[in-house]
Amino acid sequence: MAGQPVPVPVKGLEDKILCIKDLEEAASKKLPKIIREFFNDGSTDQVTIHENHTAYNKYRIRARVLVDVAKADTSTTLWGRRITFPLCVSPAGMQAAAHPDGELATSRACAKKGVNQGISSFSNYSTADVRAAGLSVGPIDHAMQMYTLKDRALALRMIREAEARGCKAIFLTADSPVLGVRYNEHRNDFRTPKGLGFPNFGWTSEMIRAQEHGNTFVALNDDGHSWAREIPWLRSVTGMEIWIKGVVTAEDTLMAVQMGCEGIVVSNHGGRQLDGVPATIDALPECVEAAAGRIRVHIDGGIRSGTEMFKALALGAECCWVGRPALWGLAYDGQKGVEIMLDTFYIEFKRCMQLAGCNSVKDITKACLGVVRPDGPLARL
Ligand SMILES: Cc1cc2nc3c(=O)[nH]c(=O)nc-3n(C[C@H](O)[C@H](O)[C@H](O)COP(=O)(O)O)c2cc1C
Ligand SMILES: O=C(O)C(=O)c1ccccc1
Repeated sequence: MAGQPVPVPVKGLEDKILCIKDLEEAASKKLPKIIREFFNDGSTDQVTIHENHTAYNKYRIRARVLVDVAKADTSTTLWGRRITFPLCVSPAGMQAAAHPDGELATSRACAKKGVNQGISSFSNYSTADVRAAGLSVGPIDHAMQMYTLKDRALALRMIREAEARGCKAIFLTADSPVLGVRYNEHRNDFRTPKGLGFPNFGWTSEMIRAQEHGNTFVALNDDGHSWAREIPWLRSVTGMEIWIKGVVTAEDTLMAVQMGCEGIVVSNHGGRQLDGVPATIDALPECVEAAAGRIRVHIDGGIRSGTEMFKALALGAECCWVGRPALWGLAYDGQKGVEIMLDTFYIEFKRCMQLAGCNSVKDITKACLGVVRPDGPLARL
């Protein structure tokens, strides 16, 4: 009836989870200290993890007004399929330490909300089980994350499994010849919790717990990796797309282009690898420029709101990924918690688009942003 107010469902009120910070706090309270610090901390002085988030603050949105945004469309295309909005869940290992359903719950939540997921090679459930969990809910695409393993036969088995289960891409994580220095892992003698294995490697909980976390990684990963060794080999064994995860420079973006990769994820591993590398939002512009539209450029690290997604897209990223927010969702309430996380980002992103006067993700361009200068007017990009 005309004039009748339409009840607007206010998401999260019942849970009091109104933003990702609320989710982080609620989840962190539920996690034992050792797991919480393993998930939440960065490496050494925490400079990069801090900047990953705070660097977004220097940008302001040059909102356009009186634009008809009644039909604003948040959707985009990834691997030939429409996704609800440009946010996917990064491959983070050991998700069953957050909730017993781990990566299965994440996959179901992503499928339900219409976004994609990266499967860590250090997931606690097999690639087959993670794929099946999501597909039981709805269409979902997966990237299989891999490190540069010493054991090539093992790497090949993981690739064959990813292909057989219908993964779309290999995300080769390139920022980790060795693990970053995370003091919490040493102070807490962090070990994978009892009962959790790494099925993609065929490693049981007992095998993993026999050593410190860092040593598990050293045992499997080859620090003798290189562009010349990894990419031609991957290309020779698989038809899946090859993406490089962990790029923060124009130089390495050009290497990815020259090597014929399909995409990069501008990432610093959520500030868990080399502390002191730039925030990903600060590294993004030079990577976008170097890619020059020849390969896809995605980003992760420190993205905690729909407005930050908007800023990353305006600076040229095609899609955003989040790591810890999914872990917090899981710790808070398993699949439902990850759904709350995705809903929160979705609502914020859509509202940001509408308030900025954008009707589609293609409308989100450099012209939408300005940068704050200490003294003086907003600078255009
Ligand atoms: C607990 C944890 C485990 C992770 N494990 C992996 C992994 O196995 N492989 C990988 O490529 N990246 C891993 N990452 C990095 C994520 O893929 C992603 O780059 C990062 O979390 C993004 O930053 P954000 O957490 O600030 O969103 C991990 C991150 C966290 C927090
Ligand atoms: O801790 C990490 O960042 C990471 O990449 C990892 C590696 C091995 C197992 C679990 C996570």
